[in-house]
Amino acid sequence: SSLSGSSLLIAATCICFAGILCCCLLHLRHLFCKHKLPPGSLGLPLLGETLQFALLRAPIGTPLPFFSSRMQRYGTVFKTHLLGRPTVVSMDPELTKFLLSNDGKLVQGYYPKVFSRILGPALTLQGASHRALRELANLSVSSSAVQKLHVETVQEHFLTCLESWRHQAAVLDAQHDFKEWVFSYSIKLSLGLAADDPTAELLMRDFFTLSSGYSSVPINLPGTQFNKVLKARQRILATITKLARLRKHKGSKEATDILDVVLKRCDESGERYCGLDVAEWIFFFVVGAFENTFLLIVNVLRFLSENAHVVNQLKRENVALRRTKTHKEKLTWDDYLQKMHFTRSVVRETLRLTNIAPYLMKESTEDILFKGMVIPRGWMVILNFSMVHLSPCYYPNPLEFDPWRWMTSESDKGSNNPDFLIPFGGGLRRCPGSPLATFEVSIFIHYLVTLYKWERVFGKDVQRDDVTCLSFPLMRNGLPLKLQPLD
Ligand code: HEM
Repeated sequence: SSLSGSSLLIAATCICFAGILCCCLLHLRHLFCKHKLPPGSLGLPLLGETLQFALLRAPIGTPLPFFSSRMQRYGTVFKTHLLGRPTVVSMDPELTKFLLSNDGKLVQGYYPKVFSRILGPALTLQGASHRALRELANLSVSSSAVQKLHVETVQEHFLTCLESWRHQAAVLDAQHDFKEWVFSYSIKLSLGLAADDPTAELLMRDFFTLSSGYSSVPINLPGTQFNKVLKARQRILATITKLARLRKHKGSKEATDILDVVLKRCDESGERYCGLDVAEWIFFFVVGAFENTFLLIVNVLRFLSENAHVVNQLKRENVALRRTKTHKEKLTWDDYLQKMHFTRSVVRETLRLTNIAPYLMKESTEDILFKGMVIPRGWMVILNFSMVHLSPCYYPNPLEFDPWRWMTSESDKGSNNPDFLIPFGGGLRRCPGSPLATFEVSIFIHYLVTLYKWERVFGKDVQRDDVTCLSFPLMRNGLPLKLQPLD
């Protein structure tokens, strides 16, 4: 046992030594260069500062301490070492926008192994296949596609969902319901399945298993969380492949969902488009359309439940709009653009404060120079939007939920400049689904405030809905609401 003890000691010393050597080499390359690495610390050998990144918590809608403490110490650009990689973090809007607009030239997407194993090949598309992704998105979720395909169906969907609350218990968990509602719309727009279709229910179960696994340890052994997630992914792909074969067999004249759009572009085998299986394309769109929109709706309601004056203003806008319609008449695209300014400002303000995607991970493909500093080629680059969104330099009283800050006209941007609001990323990979997401959530708000009065129910314990750099902005104990229909 003393032999194995000393071998362990030797191994640990070697690992430490290798780590220290790596750190020295990382620095040495830039010691003689006139541009210096950004300030900051690479932390412990090998581990870097990953533990602080993964564990430091803060309530939703406040700056994450990992970033805010380093911003105070080093400024808006700093170096660190995360998830096994030397890293530069940018909280500087100028640098972040510059790098986003040079995606594919100076930086490229970087995803931890867990993400790429779960989300599959569509996550890292380049060149022609990435252009194909953008084209599919353009046909199915862009602003013109929303006008053509989603104006009526989104309203029918959320009306049916909200009507179902009339027959519910006095107190219900809205977070749970929203997840199912947003998922069922994304499965409808991708695969044309109705919410009560048994296949949609099977897919929902597997997609929910998947979404609980993004922070799992990537060890694929029987019984591990990661193993369950990968199995769910395989079942989902098999189900979508089966649905695609059935659809091909039936044929369809006009494209009404993303499956039709993809099938029309498939190669002769009929199973692949631009190098990817039909199922992988659809899978990626369901995830994109569902996860983030769900988080947005939950957080809209969380903020509304704490800000009665905002709900009152929403009521004024939406009840007035409803009065211009006959019973059950749907809103039009023009109503959305011209008569729902405040509602859209509530969505925008929630996107600013909640930071659903607080940062993006990229990898530098060249040495990048910025204000006398260098981001070396091959480093991970974290583009942090949340620190910009929550900074008093760009937003007065940044921690206040204040949708009125967006009510100024475009020519009078004032100090709440929308140019600094980048919740959907930017450049080549800017989220193509943003028109659909903002439309869905605005429509949901319209029907919610015209149909119900509600109150959030707090349990006995004081709830703190904290998040870390690696977790989603969700309520730990759900979002219990006491409802009262308005008519
Ligand atoms: C609140 C809702 C949403 C947020 C905050 C959001 C955020 C983002 C962000 C930040 C990116 C950029 C990723 C990068 O640069 O690597 C992205 C990409 C993407 N999003 Fe969204 N998203 C939302 C809703 C949607 C919806 C409804 C869809 C519909 C299908 C969608 C589909 C996609 C796709 C396909 C990409 C990949 C784009 C590419 O690689 O070119 N997203 N999203």
